[in-house]
Amino acid sequence: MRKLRELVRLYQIGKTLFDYGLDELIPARLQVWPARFARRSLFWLKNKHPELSRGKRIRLALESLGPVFIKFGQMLSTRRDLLPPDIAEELAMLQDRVPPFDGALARKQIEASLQNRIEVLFDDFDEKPLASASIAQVHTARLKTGQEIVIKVIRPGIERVIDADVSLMQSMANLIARLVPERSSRLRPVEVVQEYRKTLLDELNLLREAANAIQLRRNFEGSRTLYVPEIYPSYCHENVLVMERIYGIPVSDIEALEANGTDMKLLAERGVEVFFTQVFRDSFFHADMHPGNIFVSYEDPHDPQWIGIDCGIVGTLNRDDKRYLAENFLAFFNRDYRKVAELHVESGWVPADTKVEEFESAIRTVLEPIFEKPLSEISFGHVLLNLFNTARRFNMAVQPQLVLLQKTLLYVEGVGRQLYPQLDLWKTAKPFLEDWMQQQVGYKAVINAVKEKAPFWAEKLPDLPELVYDALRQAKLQQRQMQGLYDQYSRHDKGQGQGRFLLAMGASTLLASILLLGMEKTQWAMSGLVLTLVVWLLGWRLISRR
Ligand SMILES: Nc1ncnc2c1ncn2[C@@H]1O[C@H](COP(=O)(O)OP(=O)(O)OP(=O)(O)O)[C@@H](O)[C@H]1O
Repeated sequence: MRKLRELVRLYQIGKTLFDYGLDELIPARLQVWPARFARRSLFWLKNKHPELSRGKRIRLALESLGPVFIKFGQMLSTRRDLLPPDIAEELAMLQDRVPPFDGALARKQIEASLQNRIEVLFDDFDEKPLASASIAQVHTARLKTGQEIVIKVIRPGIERVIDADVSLMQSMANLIARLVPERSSRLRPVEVVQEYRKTLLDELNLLREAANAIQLRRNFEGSRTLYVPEIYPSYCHENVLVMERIYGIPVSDIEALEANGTDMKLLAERGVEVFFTQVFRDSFFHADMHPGNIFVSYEDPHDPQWIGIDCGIVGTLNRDDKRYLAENFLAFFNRDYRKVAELHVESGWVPADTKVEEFESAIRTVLEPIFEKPLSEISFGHVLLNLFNTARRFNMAVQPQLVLLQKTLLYVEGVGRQLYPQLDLWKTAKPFLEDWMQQQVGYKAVINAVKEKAPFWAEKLPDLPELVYDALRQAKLQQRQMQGLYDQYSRHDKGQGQGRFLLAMGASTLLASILLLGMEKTQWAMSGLVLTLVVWLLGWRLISRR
């Protein structure tokens, strides 16, 4: 039965791909004979939209294949290192439009997960969803304390759909990799689908999102720049997330922001500041900054505060990545392409045997025309993208955390410039980065390191004299023990030497006694044998003594 369902779905997928003529996009040299044969045998399926551009055809095909393919396209749209720009741009427009599921089903799902009736847990649960997406749906309610909340519920049965579609995708990726190895070595379909599977499974677990939101909220506790709604962990489950309801102006609603008297310049600058703070101070950044997830508080429009929701996808950077990234940014700013190239080698992002001169020149060729423009017109997300694409030619391994960061930076810039077109990203970011670098490598770094260790030393200091005394006593004791052992060893070694000498002497007297016997000097020979016996006995005693 399952096999039959899979076959039907496979046919549906194939039909959709042919209906949008996606088979025509495969270059002729890569159309291997089994694929050509399969295509010819499905002769009744034709391209029904030849008038549309290739990007549009891909987008429409994915949209009609459902949520798993839509999200896949959205993920691919960020992989501009793999796709031509026209296709990547079209994929970025993929909309996750799905009809809401029944509120009664949501209620059932919540009750099953939290093992209690909704009325016992919450008040005013609204069965009409506030928002609905492919994986989850959001409903409003109140806690028993009166606190307004939203409840995010995973779409019932979505796991099965995801599992089935991703398994088919995986089989297709394996097939492509086997049929066209040359092409697939660059596109790496198997790895791309695997990465996608992981992302989807992560999104299915709302406990993960809850943990991320709690961490982000803690990082910005008391901040004037970013507010993250409170999560109520005792009501959270893999399928259910309960958080404080927020009322904010959606960031895409420029008119409403202006009507509220928002200081747009400050708001845009604060967006950049929030991003750099997350990356460089906390190494933990919200990486799903699409406009549906960002709001601006109605309060204090002259001192505007961002509100962030949906922490399903976050990025993290390790200490080295952060440091190299900051140095890279500063090197860009000074147009020091040599430094950029060297940093890529030092960090291990490109292989150690990369020819720095050639790499520098390739970077210069790509970036110099961009830097001809005034700084306020430069997109640093694009600078990073171009840089990574150049570095890939020099065998830079894909660094998912950097791709995520670059994508987020593009969003931040896009939103920032929409709010305040003259936004000079650099003016905001540079002092921040310089200060951060100072803290990492300058005298401040030393002070910081001392500060970091101070509580440890403060705690240990009172015990220090005792510890020193103990250590010295131990050292002395050990020295004495060592001396004892050494003496024992010397005695033993000396005994061993004497023993070996006596054994050798015994061998000589034995030899002499045999010779004397041959010469018929029996008396002498017998004395020699007795001597041999005595000497060997003495030697054996010395050697076997410990
Ligand atoms: N705490 C909240 N307060 C008010 N509205 C919220 C809150 N959380 C979510 N929403 C509303 O629900 C919508 C969807 O929420 P969220 O982005 O978390 O869900 P999602 O399923 O991950 O959607 P997407 O895939 O589009 O990101 C938001 O755009 C917002 O309108």
